[in-house]
Amino acid sequence: MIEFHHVSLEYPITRTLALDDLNVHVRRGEFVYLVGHSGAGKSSFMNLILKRALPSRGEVYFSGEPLKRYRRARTAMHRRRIGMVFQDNQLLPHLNAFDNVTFALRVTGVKKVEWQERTREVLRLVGLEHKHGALPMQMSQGEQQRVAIARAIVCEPPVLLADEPTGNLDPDSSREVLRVLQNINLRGTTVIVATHARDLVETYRHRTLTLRKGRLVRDDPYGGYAL
Ligand SMILES: Nc1ncnc2c1ncn2[C@@H]1O[C@H](COP(=O)(O)OP(=O)(O)OP(=O)(O)O)[C@@H](O)[C@H]1O
Repeated sequence: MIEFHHVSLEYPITRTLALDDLNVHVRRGEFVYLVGHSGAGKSSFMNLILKRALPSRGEVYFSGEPLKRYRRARTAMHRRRIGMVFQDNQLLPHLNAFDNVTFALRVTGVKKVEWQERTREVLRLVGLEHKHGALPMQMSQGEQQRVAIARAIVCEPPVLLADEPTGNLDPDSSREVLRVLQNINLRGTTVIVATHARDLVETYRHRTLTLRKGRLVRDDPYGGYAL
């Protein structure tokens, strides 16, 4: 589904080599961790998938097609088809859980009954059906993060990228978020999680890519934190 072929990324102004000759193939339906110290290149990896950055060398393919061929409208469509979850959940503070999730759907032209039903379904999937009327400030950090995940998957993206999704969470909430991401993966979504959370990577084992100074130093199909 996503293929990096000899990909390097050098940021032009600072001339930082963020990624160095990366060769990776993430297949449809995989669950993959991306681990590495701060500055190893994890966010750069995500940015290349979203075509927020272009490789300085090499090629990124999505479903077999080079991303560089996408023109502007196609790039916008591509980004809409990729769900994103960040460390900071970025919920709208004045909207309740239900409305935070529907916000993205309402502008897509989907019929009202359908977006209501889809929103209920994804809130059920993240275990927060009962919190549909709560504002972000009335929920725990972990619950807010699960609403953010619901929002990211409500348009049924084939790929979900999560950048440090448990960075602000206690161990119990982190495990809950990981379980939710795994359930989403079991429904067929390809999931890529950038994380420092060693205990989670070691507990819930999945293929793990380890980056060090922009190079892929390990690709372990059975997981395990190698730093
Ligand atoms: N927009 C940018 N311009 C210049 N250099 C950048 C830019 N973004 C990142 N870098 C540099 O590229 C390298 C990789 O950064 P990146 O953010 O991809 O790492 P990371 O593994 O996600 O780090 P963290 O875990 O701290 O988020 C770092 O040396 C960083 O300083």
